[in-house]
Amino acid sequence: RPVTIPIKNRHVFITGGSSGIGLALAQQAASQGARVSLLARSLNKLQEAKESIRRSSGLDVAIFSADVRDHDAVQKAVNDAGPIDVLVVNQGVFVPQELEKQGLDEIKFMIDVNLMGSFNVIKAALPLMKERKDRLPASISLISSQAGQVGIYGYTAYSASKFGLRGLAEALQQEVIADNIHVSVVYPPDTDTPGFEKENEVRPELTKLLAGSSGSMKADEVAKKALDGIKSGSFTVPCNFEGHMLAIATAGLSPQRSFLMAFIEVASVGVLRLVGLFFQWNWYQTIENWHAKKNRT
Ligand SMILES: NC(=O)C1=CN([C@@H]2O[C@H](COP(=O)(O)OP(=O)(O)OC[C@H]3O[C@@H](n4cnc5c(N)ncnc54)[C@H](OP(=O)(O)O)[C@@H]3O)[C@@H](O)[C@H]2O)C=CC1
Ligand SMILES: CCCCCCCCCCCCCCCC(=O)[C@@H](N)CO
Repeated sequence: RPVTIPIKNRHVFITGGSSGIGLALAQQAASQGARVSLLARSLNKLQEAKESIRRSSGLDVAIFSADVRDHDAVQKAVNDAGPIDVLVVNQGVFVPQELEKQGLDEIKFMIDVNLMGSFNVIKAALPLMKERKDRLPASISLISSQAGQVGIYGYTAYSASKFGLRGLAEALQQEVIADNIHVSVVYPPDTDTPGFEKENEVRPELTKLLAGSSGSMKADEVAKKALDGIKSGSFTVPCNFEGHMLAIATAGLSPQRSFLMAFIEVASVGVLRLVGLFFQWNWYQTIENWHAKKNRT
């Protein structure tokens, strides 16, 4: 059934809120009247984020410095921040590299921050969310990636960490629906953020080529799509046209509140599997051509 998650005068807690998509989300939520808290590691970046939100919207946000890999630090930050109505688990790290070349420490780093870190944040926030006084619908939202819907060259650990969020979200939604808590998973394409700039310096060419199939978006555009999806309680939140196709092609048994969308999914899943096969056919052609070119040089 459809639901609306109000954010005006409610507490929106965003991890990774000092940069990129998280910062854009914070700005938009604050300008829509939410009380915003940001959690990240670097206090400097948090203070800069706080200043930039104050400059752009004159609004004050709370900042909490903690590493999501440290459950106790996260628990302390969440307790200091107070009961949360809309939790946005956004933090993420991404170091693209072929598995053969990638160090196990880097693989563990991505799983620890993107997946285990998300468990730490949700575990810390859930008890107080269940006790919230206003009994209005609440939300736990995870920022995944289109690489969390389809594996992409160079993203073995990253995709694994983001695919894990989907299993977490589907199971969690069944566990918290009785508390009027609604789960959303947001799937952005490449997004113009400081993290992405850093990634582009080390990204394998094939990763760039294949991920490029879905184009790229600005952080503000992704944040708007994400916030709209979160407020409408959508379980799956695609961010662009390719993302809508991808969401239907990978719908599996994910929940669907909208009867219209359910109808569209049922009617189009067949042809979208065909489109997906064409994308894969094209991608493997690209991989083959890339190796052939490399062997010639
Ligand atoms: N940019 C892109 O192309 C895409 C990004 N995404 C996803 O969107 C999310 C945000 O990405 P983006 O905005 O690009 O990232 P940025 O690198 O720009 O920002 C990452 C944020 O997460 C925080 N963070 C990183 N590690 C930790 C940690 N261990 N504990 C607490 N906070 C942490 C950072 O602050 P600090 O370093 O100070 O801790 C920063 O605030 C990620 O989950 C990413 O996977 C999905 C698809 C595309
Ligand atoms: C059925 C039809 C299919 C439609 C087309 C599918 C195209 C998918 C391309 C995957 C793009 C992956 C982007 C990863 C962004 C990211 O997360 C990194 N920048 C690190 O954050």
